Amino acid sequence: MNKQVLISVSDKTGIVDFARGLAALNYDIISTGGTLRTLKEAGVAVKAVEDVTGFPEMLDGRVKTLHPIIHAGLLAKRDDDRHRQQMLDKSINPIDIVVVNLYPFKQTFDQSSVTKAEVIENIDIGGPAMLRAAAKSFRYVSAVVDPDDYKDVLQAIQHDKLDTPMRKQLAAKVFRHTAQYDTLIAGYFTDEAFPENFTVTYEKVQTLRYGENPHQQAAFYKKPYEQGMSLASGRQLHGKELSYNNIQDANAALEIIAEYAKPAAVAVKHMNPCGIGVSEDVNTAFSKAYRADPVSIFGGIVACNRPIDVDTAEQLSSIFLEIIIAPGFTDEGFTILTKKKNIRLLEVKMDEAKSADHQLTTVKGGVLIQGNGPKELNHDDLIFPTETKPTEADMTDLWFAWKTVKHVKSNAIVLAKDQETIGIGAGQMNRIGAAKISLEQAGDKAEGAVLASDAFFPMPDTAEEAAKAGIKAIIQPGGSKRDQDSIDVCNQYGIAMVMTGTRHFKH
Ligand SMILES: NC(=O)c1ncn([C@@H]2O[C@H](COP(=O)(O)O)[C@@H](O)[C@H]2O)c1NC=O
Repeated sequence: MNKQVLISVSDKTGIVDFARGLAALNYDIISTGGTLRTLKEAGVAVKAVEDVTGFPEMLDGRVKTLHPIIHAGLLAKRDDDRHRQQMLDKSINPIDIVVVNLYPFKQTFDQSSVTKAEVIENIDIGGPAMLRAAAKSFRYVSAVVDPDDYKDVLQAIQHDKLDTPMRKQLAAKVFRHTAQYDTLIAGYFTDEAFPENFTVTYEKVQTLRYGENPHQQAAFYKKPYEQGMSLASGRQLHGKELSYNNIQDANAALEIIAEYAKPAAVAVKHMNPCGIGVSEDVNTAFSKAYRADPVSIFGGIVACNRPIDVDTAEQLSSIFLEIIIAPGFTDEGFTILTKKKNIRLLEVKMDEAKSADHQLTTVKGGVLIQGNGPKELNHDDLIFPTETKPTEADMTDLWFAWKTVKHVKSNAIVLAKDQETIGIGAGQMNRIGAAKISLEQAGDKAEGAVLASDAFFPMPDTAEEAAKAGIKAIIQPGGSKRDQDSIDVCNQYGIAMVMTGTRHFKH
């Protein structure tokens, strides 16, 4: 008796050639409605599932292959006498290969004009049941879920290499696939932020040469069907492969640049911004970001939220950068930058929408999960506790500094003037330390600048240092028991203070 293959696929890519190959290797093909038609039209000899089961497809395709004759054919242990006898008693033939890919649930769900009923109908039941049965029976049955495997499977059969280890690999792929499929369905059924168990699913983009350090292995994964403003959905146009650290830094640059609607440029080093500029055009924005810290930008990453024009490309090409990220490059700009062999150019669609992703941090034996963040603040959320109030121009810089300080590692202080960072104190174990670093970096430029702090002032010392340097306005969350001490200092020196009521720790 010939071996049997059951083929039931939604994505019909490559299926005709695969089926022809299997037929040529003397496999009898059984198939479901649409797949059967495709194969018949291509002249492949094929039998309908209902001719095997004696039971028609019913309920609009909700029941096609869910039948004991199919599932016994997949689940019987071929080396078990009792199983063999039961199969003989019921005249059931074993199925040797299952080729199934599932209803396109996520693709249907992502369509803009789709009804809830259509989404539900695209939850595949019979397909996963067959795949899982075949995968459980990997000692006897091959479960093929990925069209990319058709060629290898055919070759393996031809060379008598479709053995248990290979079937086990195919089975593992099946269980990963059905787990991902169910995770996406569960995500559709509830938007509960913290369910009783938290299942995530990602798809591999690439294996990386190494992780944060050369002795660490690493890979980059993306959300299935990712289309937002992210590295995963961006395109690398030029340069060497991204490293683990490149991806982390580039992602930090993207998170920051998403804050600004006007033309902006951000330079990032070790996941902290070292210079940010906002202006009327990208070229001036980059000049500001560069001037903010011409030392730290060396070997850094630059992201701009406007296409890179020729002038900006000239400026960028005069310094050593690892990566430039932008929504596009003009032809001339691209020509200039690609003269540098090693620079990586990434094209990423820019939008201001903040991602709703959870943030996951592994801890020993578990994971911490948090939502992505507070509401956008507006003027009505602010408190102005000092005698001096900020001017409109001060407010522009205060907002700029506030948006920036959110992305600096805590304890963080940012000084800004004319929408340009002039001093950034990052990752210090005490707030006054971060303030001193930022003020030292700003030097004389601190006179007339604004200061943002990611968390409240536990003491008046930061306000005192700011006053000494000539800072004219401060934005900070407020909420310290000793807020009044800092307010008193500001009143003494005519500094305007703004309280946001929102803290922005970033550890
Ligand atoms: N209900 C069933 O018994 C069943 N058996 C197989 N399917 C799916 O039907 C699809 C193929 O359908 P067709 O050959 O009619 O185009 C495959 O994605 C397969 O996973 C089923 N459909 C959904 O559950």
